[in-house]
Amino acid sequence: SSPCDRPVPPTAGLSHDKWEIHPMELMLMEELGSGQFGVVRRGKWRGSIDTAVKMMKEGTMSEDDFIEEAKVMTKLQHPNLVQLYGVCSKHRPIYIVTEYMKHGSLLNYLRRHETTLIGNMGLLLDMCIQVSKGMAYLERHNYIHRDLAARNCLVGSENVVKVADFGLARYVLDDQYTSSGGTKFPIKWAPPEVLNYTRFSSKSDVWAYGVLMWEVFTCGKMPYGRLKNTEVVERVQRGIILEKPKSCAKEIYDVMKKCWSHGPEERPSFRVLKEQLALVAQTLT
Ligand SMILES: CS(=O)(=O)c1ccc(C(=O)Nc2cccc(-c3cn4ccnc4c(Nc4ccc(C(=O)N5CCOCC5)cc4)n3)c2)cc1
Repeated sequence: SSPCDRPVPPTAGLSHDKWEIHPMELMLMEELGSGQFGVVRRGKWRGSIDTAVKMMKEGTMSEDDFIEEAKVMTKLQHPNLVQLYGVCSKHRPIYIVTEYMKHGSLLNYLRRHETTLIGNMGLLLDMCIQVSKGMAYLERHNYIHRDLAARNCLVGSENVVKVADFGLARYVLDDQYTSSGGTKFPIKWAPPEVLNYTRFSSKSDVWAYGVLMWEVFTCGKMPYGRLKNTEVVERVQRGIILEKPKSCAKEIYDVMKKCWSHGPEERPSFRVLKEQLALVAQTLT
């Protein structure tokens, strides 16, 4: 009998978890890059949707916990967040499928386009404002990023900038990355309370956001240059902060400095930051 005259059971489609993507619906394409977590490839989902597919090398993340969290992450939707479309978790390695951003990471984009970007304060400020919008959305949803930095933001067409990999750090198994004493821990983006007590909050994301602003206005320089992690920890605990980037207006550096207030409660929220930067943008451009 043809399907149309068979009654559709009410549970149709519900059993198949909507955050679960069927590998048959994914066509994998060129490699975009790789890291200790595995390989990232471009993909086409259901024939037409451009995606990035992170193929997580086994042993790099606590997969079951992540798959559980993926249900929540797929619900976080904002124009300045890289959308998680779903996961392929019925095979190993698991695939994390997100929207595709064609210009890659913000850090590489800044470094690749330094000559045209360095004098364009309006564009650099707009990139920072876009990130603050994505982060204000996460803050509103009590969602902490834990690894905000220019390397974890992505650039799409028309200079769209989106925050990626929010919350992913919780599932990384490599304790060189997760413990503040580890060689891969993002020390240069961490505030005193994270260095001393690993106390993450939206206000520790705000500190990291200040460092991201410094990365943007230096077009991708490494914060604190070649200083060793131990030297950076010592400076941060003594209240020594990053110097003002040359091509950065005083008003913009004033905002960065507020993000680097020693006490988390002295730092502005992303909601306030977003508004302050919009005001600075009006006066500067
Ligand atoms: C710290 S951790 O949790 O272990 C962790 C570590 C790494 C990652 C991660 O996703 N890394 C990672 C590595 C490579 C590519 C990605 C990556 C992730 N994406 C998500 C959405 N879009 C992308 C994308 N797009 C790219 C990347 C590169 C190019 C490119 O080849 N270009 C050259 C020509 O000019 C244009 C740009 C183009 C698009 N690249 C992500 C995520 C989490």
